[in-house]
Amino acid sequence: MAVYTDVNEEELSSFLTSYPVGDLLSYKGIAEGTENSNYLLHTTGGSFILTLYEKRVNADDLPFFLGLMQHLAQSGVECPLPVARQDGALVGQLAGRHAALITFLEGMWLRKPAAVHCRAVGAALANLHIAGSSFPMARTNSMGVPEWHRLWEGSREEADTVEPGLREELDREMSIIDTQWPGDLPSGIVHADLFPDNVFFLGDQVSGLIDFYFACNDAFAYDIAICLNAWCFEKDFSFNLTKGVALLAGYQSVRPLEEIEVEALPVLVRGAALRFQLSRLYDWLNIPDGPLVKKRDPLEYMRKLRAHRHIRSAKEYGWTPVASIAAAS
Ligand SMILES: Nc1ncnc2c1ncn2[C@@H]1O[C@H](COP(=O)(O)OP(=O)(O)O)[C@@H](O)[C@H]1O
Ligand SMILES: N[C@@H](CCOP(=O)(O)O)C(=O)O
Repeated sequence: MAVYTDVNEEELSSFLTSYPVGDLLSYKGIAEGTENSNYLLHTTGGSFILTLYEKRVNADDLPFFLGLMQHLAQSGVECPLPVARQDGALVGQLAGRHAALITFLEGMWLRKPAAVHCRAVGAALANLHIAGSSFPMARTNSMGVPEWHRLWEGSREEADTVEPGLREELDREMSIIDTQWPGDLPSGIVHADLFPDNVFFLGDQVSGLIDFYFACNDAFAYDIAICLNAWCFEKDFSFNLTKGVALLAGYQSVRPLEEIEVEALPVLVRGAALRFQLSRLYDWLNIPDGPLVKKRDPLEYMRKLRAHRHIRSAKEYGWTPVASIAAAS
């Protein structure tokens, strides 16, 4: 999705008078995205993205998200810069929503990323983790394990309408995660949603990362686990080891993994698949359809989750010690 909230030209033009961006020339809703309402704006001052924050974004978190983008951009991570209003504020009000303007990023996201892109995204993720270490604010992961339980409670009764047997299967997954989820891993700022649609490329180079609205403090290796799920599966739900090798080598070219992270990787990858399975299933069952609302496949991550059940070690995801990567190159 998404455009959940309509904005008319008059209220938008009036909203823009608080920003140093000139006059509105044109605007249109962006159907891509999931969480918020997004518009592409052209003004006499340039091109911008307008985001209206919807229900899953807590207004109290906006200083964290927008401050993080500013911090990362200033630390050399390519990402949009929030535009400050004339009074210095980064957040305004529009159509009954909190709203922000961010700079438009050139590039496009890849529908079919290859190993070379997986390597680039691995390195970009590690750079983000390192740049985030000097960000002074912190945020608990609102999509962490406790939230998985709430999403499951809100979907469980109807799960079998999506696929017979899903309820029992996900009950089992939830209890496995409850008993095996690791604590005390190296942690810091993570993106927590670095899917292909949140990474722009120009040629084979990453031109920017977007959509920091799940960013939080969590285990770095969990962020890698999200990327292994989102970047390294083929359409037939087979895990592409070449892409896994490339993503992990790209990451380790910037930040080598510690042994404790390597050991935890299989359960983290399985948990990451469960997290997206649960949020998609919840949305499928609970969010009304609309012309600019595109719900995501509620079973794609179930298929990935099933593939993870057969994997026992990080090596099966493509991890190799840094010394052997160096020797091979
Ligand atoms: N800074 C940006 N520059 C260019 N396009 C952007 C930018 N931010 C968002 N977009 C566009 O808007 C879409 C939705 O943005 P996203 O942040 O992923 O929304 P959501 O938070 O609702 O998932 C993206 O897929 C992209 O097409
Ligand atoms: N990436 C998540 C949903 C969040 O969508 P995004 O547009 O904010 O990346 C998923 O695929 O389920």
